[in-house]
Amino acid sequence: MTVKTADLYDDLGEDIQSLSLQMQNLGGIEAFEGPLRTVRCFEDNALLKSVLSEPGEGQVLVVDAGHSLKRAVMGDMIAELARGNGWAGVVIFGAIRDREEIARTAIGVKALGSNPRKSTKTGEGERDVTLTVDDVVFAPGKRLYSDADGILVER
Ligand SMILES: O=C([O-])CC(=O)C(=O)O
Repeated sequence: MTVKTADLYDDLGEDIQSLSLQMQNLGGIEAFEGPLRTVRCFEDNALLKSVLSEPGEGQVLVVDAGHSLKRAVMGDMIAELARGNGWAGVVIFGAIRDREEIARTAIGVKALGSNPRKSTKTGEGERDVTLTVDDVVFAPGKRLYSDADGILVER
């Protein structure tokens, strides 16, 4: 049972950050929460795949993919890998592919959209960095809450 984001906002008000960017809910689990981890990459998914290959322990991976919709940085195989490793969710400021399969995978996934074109695999990028997207600071270790209403992140 996860906390409803609107109720959490009512409790905490401006002491919690709310993402106004409208993400698409694409995973098989709509409401998810957990301590966040981060990756920054651009049209390349080797780094996020290696992070999601590690034990997730109920964490949520936040991926700053530069808002690019030109290449998908996650497909059904990586989503299934993440689910199997115990990640609660993946939030991607970028694109996924294999929407139908990911919608049937028991993990939280939010992204900006989809594109069948796959990403490159150079491994370029950074992990465990603090990301700022749409005025919301995603600092590794802070708790993220996501449901049908949106995304809240601890300050
Ligand atoms: O290999 C990729 O780039 C991602 C992908 O399609 C998958 O996870 O199934």
